[in-house]
Amino acid sequence: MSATTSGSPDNSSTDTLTSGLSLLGSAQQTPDESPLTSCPDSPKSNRAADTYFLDPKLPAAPVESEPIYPPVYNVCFLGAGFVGGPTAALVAYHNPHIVVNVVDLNQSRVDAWSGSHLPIHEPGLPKIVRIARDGTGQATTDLAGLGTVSIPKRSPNLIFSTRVEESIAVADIVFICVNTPTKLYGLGAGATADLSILESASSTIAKFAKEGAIIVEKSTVPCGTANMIREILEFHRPDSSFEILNNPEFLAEGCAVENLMHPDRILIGSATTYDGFKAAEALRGVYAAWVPPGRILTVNTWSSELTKLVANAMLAQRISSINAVSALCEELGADVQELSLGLGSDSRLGRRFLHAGVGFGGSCFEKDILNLAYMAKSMHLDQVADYWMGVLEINKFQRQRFAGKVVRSLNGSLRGKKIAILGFAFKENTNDTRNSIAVHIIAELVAEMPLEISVFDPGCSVAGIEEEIRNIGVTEAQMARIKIREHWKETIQSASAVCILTQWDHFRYPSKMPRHATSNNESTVTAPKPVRDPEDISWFFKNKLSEMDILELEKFVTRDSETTNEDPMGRFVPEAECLPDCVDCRSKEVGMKEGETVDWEEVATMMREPRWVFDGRNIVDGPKLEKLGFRVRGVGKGFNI
Ligand SMILES: NC(=O)C1=CN([C@@H]2O[C@H](COP(=O)(O)OP(=O)(O)OC[C@H]3O[C@@H](n4cnc5c(N)ncnc54)[C@H](O)[C@@H]3O)[C@@H](O)[C@H]2O)C=CC1
Ligand SMILES: O=C(O)[C@H]1O[C@H](OP(=O)(O)OP(=O)(O)OC[C@H]2O[C@@H](n3ccc(=O)[nH]c3=O)[C@H](O)[C@@H]2O)[C@H](O)[C@@H](O)[C@@H]1O
Repeated sequence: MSATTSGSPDNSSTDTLTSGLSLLGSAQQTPDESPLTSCPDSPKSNRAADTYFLDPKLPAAPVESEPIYPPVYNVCFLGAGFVGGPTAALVAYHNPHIVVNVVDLNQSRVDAWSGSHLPIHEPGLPKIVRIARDGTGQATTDLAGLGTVSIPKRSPNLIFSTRVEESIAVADIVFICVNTPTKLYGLGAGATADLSILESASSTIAKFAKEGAIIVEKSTVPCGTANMIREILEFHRPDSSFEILNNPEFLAEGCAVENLMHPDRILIGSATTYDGFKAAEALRGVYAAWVPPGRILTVNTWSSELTKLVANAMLAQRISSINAVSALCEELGADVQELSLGLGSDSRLGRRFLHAGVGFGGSCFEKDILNLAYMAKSMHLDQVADYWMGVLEINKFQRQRFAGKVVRSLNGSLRGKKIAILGFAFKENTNDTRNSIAVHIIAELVAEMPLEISVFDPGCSVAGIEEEIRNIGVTEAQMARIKIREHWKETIQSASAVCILTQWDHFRYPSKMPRHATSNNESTVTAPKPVRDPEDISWFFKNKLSEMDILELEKFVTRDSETTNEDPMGRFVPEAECLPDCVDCRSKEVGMKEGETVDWEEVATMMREPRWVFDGRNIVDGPKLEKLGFRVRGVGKGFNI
């Protein structure tokens, strides 16, 4: 089967949806000029334009009856961060009839979302953002004699801006996605959540939200926060009524698009009143555009808030469990990866989150466990609090154990030695450096007065790494010993030891092509698991193709080729060229190239004896690497494994 496609990304073809494009302007419009409310693809608009080309040779697809949800035309995401940005993009992508405003106080973040280098590195996200934010041109595909499928233009419906108040004022649903970090001062310092940002956002919502708007807590919060928001709203607007829902986000960074596209579940917590249930239904309707109904669970608000905290605590607990076992393995001569295999094969335990390493990092696990433990303690449940705090204790123990092993293996002193750090992000496929394990290990190693600590990460910016290291409070003298590099070669040159701290595919041995390109352009957005007969293509000719259908169609037209083209149908609207001094373009030029991996044979020629490799993520094959002349230590591997 072959197929020819033709797109008109210049939007020049006639279509009744052009009204939308002229309203919202071109792909590169400045965010602050776009309208907050108009959405030409809304159900109110002329639906004749939705009639997709029907081939007379094929039978018409059956008309599906859809459940009716309370209507939603306009939503606002408050906070364009790691949660707000991708979640808003997915909502907009799957609901072309809903205008999605994403607002943030941080102008440079908004500018990045509106340009061609997104502020966060998530595989597959650029494609989703481009389609929803810029709209698409019309595209036609000839399915080799079987018929022609024509996809009309799509109007933009995802708008990033700093117009917080105006966007709240027109929203049917306001999603709160602001940060809820650990409080650093006063009562509960270092333990409870600092809700001041959320409180301030709630006051703004209270002042500007339209009557009857639904307010959704997406941020992770302590139990009872929905009540706090309710009280703020009642204080400012005693004569208005608003419903507060809790709808925690379960995405993991580095696979956010995949998680959002195919969520295990969507959890909606509401008041157990008629209005509460009705609000939950309205939110269910937004997700129902792409999430199977059985995966959308509704519970009460308290259960929902607590489920989120406990989910993170239990995931972290599994990591601490296997890490605690890894220490035993090293003493006993066992191999923790073999244990993970044996344990994970028990379906009651499951395979995931049994990967031993240097510990868990990231902005959430630690903060959410602290939060949970603080709540327990404030209810005088000290044993419960201590239980969860044990998870954090093991995490700290694990990274200190790792740093100690590095120093001891190098004869107890790092003086005059260069240590290379491969990986700074808290996990692979993200540029998020918050609370990375690497920063803690670097702080321990730099205290040993090494000649140099050289750091490289294929996904993080030099500035981002430096900021995070400074945040941990290293002295200026220590900072002078830390060099952040743009390529692995300069990082490793003349090093006595390499520490692998992030499980990027780029670092594996035997080498494995990076699963997701550093450029983030690779097509990684997957269509749903086929529920249809793959040979039956009649559904391509149904009246209206959803974006999920179009993904399936793209898969079909490229199934005989090796292409990684993100846009095989030619729907994309061209993006504006970057300015000549664009920092992101430069870092692509000097950093690792697409598909490049660390060449361990070359590394062997570049390092100083005795060429130590401390594999904090168990991603290199120790015995094989030792054949190249390295001395290798993994985590949870008894000597000589
Ligand atoms: N990062 C993650 O993978 C996940 C995070 N969460 C939770 O989601 C929440 C947000 O986390 P992230 O997105 O990582 O944080 P983030 O720091 O990346 O984004 C928060 C954004 O909110 C903006 N903001 C703050 N106050 C604002 C206001 N009044 N109006 C408009 N924008 C405002 C900030 O400028 C920032 O850009 C947190 O509660 C976190 O625990 C939940 C699941 C996953
Ligand atoms: O609330 C949040 O912020 C999110 O926290 C985690 O997601 P995230 O922290 O983005 O990434 P994970 O894949 O959970 O990894 C967290 C850390 O654990 C480490 N990890 C993970 C799995 C494992 O087996 N071993 C292990 O050491 C990772 O390297 C990373 O440092 C949860 O997985 C998400 O469900 C949740 O929404």
